[in-house]
Amino acid sequence: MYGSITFKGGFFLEILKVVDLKKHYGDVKAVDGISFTVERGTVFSFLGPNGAGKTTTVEILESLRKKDSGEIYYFGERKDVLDRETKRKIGVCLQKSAFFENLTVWETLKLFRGLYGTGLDLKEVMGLFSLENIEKKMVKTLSGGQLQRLAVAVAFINDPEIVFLDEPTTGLDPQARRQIWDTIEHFKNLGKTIFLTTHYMEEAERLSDHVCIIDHGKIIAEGTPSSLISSSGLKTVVEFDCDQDVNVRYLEKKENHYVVETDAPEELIKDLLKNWNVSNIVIRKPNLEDVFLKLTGRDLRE
Ligand SMILES: Nc1ncnc2c1ncn2[C@@H]1O[C@H](COP(=O)(O)OP(=O)(O)OP(=O)(O)O)[C@@H](O)[C@H]1O
Repeated sequence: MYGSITFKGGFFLEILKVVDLKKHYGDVKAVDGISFTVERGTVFSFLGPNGAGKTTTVEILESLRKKDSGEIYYFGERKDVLDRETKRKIGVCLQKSAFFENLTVWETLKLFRGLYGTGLDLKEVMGLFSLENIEKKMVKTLSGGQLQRLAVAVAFINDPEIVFLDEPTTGLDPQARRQIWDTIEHFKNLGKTIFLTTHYMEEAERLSDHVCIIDHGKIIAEGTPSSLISSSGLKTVVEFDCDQDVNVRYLEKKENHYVVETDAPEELIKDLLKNWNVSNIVIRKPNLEDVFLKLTGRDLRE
């Protein structure tokens, strides 16, 4: 047991605590000494570009990979490797799920629920994940969005305390993505804890209570989305297109598209219009993507 456990109504508030976790592959420091705490009833997100170390971390926490060093605590007890009892309290949706292709959606959920021997009501789960209309469809005939909804539903089927969702909406269309977001929010409102990894800034910003921005195996910033934005010092962001080499300090320039931070947007725009051939000017509030750009000089999607 560790020292600083907080109780509220008999529950551990700290569902998961990680101390100085490391995993190297040869010279690649995939996870390079990260520490964090996940609180009950929150959405905790790992936001970072491809190769940042998100999946490696999550798979260590799920006992699917071995760590090199560090400490892992679940529900206040050291659990570097998960035992059966702790596994029952955890739900997992991996980046790529493998199901039996010839089973139907209903049969698949029934199978997983049966493996646990307990869990959520199947009909309720069908409703929550909008699977009712496809319950008789075989897994091999499902679209990407339907398969992903099934994978997320399976992660919740044992009624776990904490659910790991590794990039659950990658490759989905906006409607399918929003459906998954709604379900995540539903479970959070029921007091469940969600550990989300994503490289979608909008997803992290909308869903998360706490975000860790991770890059090259290290946490480079963490906090609520709004505290990350306010502590970044970013005031206003102006985006525009211009084929010329504009003499301005930018957060990002991709082809002819500029992203610029400023605390004097009016003057900046006046200057742009007067001196440069700019178009498609957008003024907006800063977001987590801008914070990442400012911290690393790179794009989350790179
Ligand atoms: N089994 C492995 N063997 C060698 N290197 C690995 C292995 N798994 C991951 N890596 C490397 O470790 C680093 C972190 O990878 P990881 O998959 O954890 O990142 P990620 O943030 O989840 O990326 P993505 O968003 O693409 O899934 C990368 O440089 C990756 O190439």
